[in-house]
Amino acid sequence: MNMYHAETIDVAVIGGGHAGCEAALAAARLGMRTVLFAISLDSIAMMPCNPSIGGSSKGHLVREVDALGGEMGKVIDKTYIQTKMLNTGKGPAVYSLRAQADKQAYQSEMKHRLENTPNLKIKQAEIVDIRMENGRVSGVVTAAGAVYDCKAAVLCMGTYMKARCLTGEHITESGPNNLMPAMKLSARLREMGIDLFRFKTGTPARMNKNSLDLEKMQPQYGDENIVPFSFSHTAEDIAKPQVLCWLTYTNEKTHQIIRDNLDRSPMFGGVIEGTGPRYCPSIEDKVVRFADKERHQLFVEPEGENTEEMYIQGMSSSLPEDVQIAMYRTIPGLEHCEITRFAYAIEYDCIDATQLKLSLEFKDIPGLFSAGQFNGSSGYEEAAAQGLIGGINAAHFVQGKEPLVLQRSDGYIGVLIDDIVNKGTREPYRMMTSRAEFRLLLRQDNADQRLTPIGYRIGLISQERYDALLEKERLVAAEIDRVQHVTMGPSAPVLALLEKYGTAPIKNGARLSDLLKRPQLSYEALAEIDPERPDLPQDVQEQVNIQIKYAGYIDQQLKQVEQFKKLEGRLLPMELDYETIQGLRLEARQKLNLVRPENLGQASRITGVSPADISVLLIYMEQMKRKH
Ligand SMILES: Cc1cc2nc3c(=O)[nH]c(=O)nc-3n(C[C@H](O)[C@H](O)[C@H](O)COP(=O)(O)OP(=O)(O)OC[C@H]3O[C@@H](n4cnc5c(N)ncnc54)[C@H](O)[C@@H]3O)c2cc1C
Ligand SMILES: NC(=O)c1ccc[n+]([C@@H]2O[C@H](COP(=O)([O-])OP(=O)(O)OC[C@H]3O[C@@H](n4cnc5c(N)ncnc54)[C@H](O)[C@@H]3O)[C@@H](O)[C@H]2O)c1
Repeated sequence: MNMYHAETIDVAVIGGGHAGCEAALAAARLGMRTVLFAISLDSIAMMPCNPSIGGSSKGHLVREVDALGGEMGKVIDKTYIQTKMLNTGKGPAVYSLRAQADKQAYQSEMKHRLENTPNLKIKQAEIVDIRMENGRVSGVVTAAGAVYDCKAAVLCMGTYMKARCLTGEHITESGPNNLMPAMKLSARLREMGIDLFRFKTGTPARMNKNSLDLEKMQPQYGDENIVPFSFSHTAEDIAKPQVLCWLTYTNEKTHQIIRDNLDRSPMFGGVIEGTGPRYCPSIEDKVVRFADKERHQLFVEPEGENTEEMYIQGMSSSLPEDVQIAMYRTIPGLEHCEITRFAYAIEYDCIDATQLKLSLEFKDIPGLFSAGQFNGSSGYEEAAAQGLIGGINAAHFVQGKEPLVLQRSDGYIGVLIDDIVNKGTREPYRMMTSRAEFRLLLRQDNADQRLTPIGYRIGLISQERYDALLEKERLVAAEIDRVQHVTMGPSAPVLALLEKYGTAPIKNGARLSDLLKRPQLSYEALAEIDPERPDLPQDVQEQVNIQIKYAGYIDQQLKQVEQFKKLEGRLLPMELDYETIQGLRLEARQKLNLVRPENLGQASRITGVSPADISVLLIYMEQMKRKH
């Protein structure tokens, strides 16, 4: 192969999926000469599965990406076709925003933004080699022989590495959506000492809407009160008419067809080697694992405004085409469905993220970063979150700056990276609110207050946006102060309001803030007895309500965070050999040497390291401090 020198750049981003897009934008915006490579530019920001962004806990990730200066939230605000706040029957910690996307519009909007970003170029090319010089990354090479010298690279290859797609007995070497896979880079990564293994995932069929009987399904409406993903948008900025989704169910006939054909499913016939996601199982998995369930719900969702293709959420499969036709046609509304794209499973090479530091840099390969589904995660939002951090830290590496590491108490992004780096994952990792121990603080509504100051400090948030946040915080503080100082007497309108909301009358005066804490009342409900109330934006009112109502829980959790930070502040030297520390159990020594945690908090979360081992480490560190 003839090689030629194409260009000298700072950061190479390999992959144009949700991780690659955020990584490339962040690096370029931080002043790095950046090139994003994708085997096909048509894969940029592609959603190979669900045409939606957000959802439970994933909505938190999108808002955090936005708060730090990422792009996903802005792009979905522009291209959504239905939006909904999920879980509003529960507490605000688990409210999660979810938006149906116009898939193609999302891709072209993101691609257009990449094209117009200074310092950033996008190139259609397969990367087959990573060059090293003096023990650090020095370049990347395309299949056609173009050499790009670079100082750092971010791996964002998603599900394309040695990818195989399976529909029953029909198996093709292909990336998602019949795009070309990356067949060469895996071998080079192994040569560099990187361990790879196989994961799998799947997607349901798409069908032509004209062949569906929508009358037989229940319509699902979007919210009237729209909440944007991006903190830089207001509801008015993004308001538009919304499309309908539809709800239907599988039944015993569907399940019987699946059971009768399990031996033809590669997932069950042993043809697939990879491990699949436990939390988004295929329909075969659901029918086997939840055998007593009589039906499973399916959302029928449009793929966009300019297409009749519909996505059948909840019914991913790797069964053969003839079985798919029979099984989908048992479902009310789908009896005459015309499948445009059959369901398939895909398996691919990925890494165990314990090979990475919390900055997402490989522990033993300076300048090489890794983000997205290639790190063993699943989900567009998980990918975007890691991409953003990988891109920021690749830029910081080139600039000789400290890496940005978010802690578990800073956000779901911190939880996600800490989980995969410390514990690794034996199945595609999916974010869930239950994984965040400080979730009362890490709400989707306050992601800007938690992370925008960090985005501003590192240079991804403009002065204007930062000033707007400071103004919002000032208004919230002033209003909380006012509400705490307004006293209500037992006047007729006050008593009438309390009765209307089914809460006990007051005998003497009560502070407005105390009334607000009652479960039946809210800041909004108290408006009619609060004539002095200033006219405040919706997001300010929401903060006043939450911060007063849940003040007790929030204070308690802040104390837990203080404790947590003490352990996180105790740094462990990377070169420490745990074999030499007396008193550590064998398993702890092995795991600590493998993970090489950066601090005591991180050490305490490694599976196989017990509280007793942490005490041993604490004593050891005290002894070391006294010696020096
Ligand atoms: C069939 C299927 C079903 C899925 N189901 C869902 C779902 O329902 N919801 C969900 O959130 N997630 C789902 N996922 C996962 C989701 O697609 C990923 O989590 C997300 O897209 C990962 O983003 P990424 O940026 O890490 O990688 P990807 O989106 O996979 O992007 C990888 C990029 O890397 C490029 N690339 C790869 N190798 C090279 C190379 N050597 N040189 C140059 N470029 C290269 C590709 O061209 C592509 O641009 C599914 C994935 C698939 C394939
Ligand atoms: N391996 C993978 O990479 C892979 C594969 C499949 C799914 N996933 C992940 O799973 C997620 C999808 O999984 P999910 O099935 O839990 O769905 P989801 O998170 O999008 O939705 C969960 C809940 O949201 C509500 N909902 C969903 N769609 C709705 C609609 N159209 N209208 C009204 N309410 C709706 C319902 O209550 C539903 O049960 C994706 O976001 C993705 O991250 C990953």
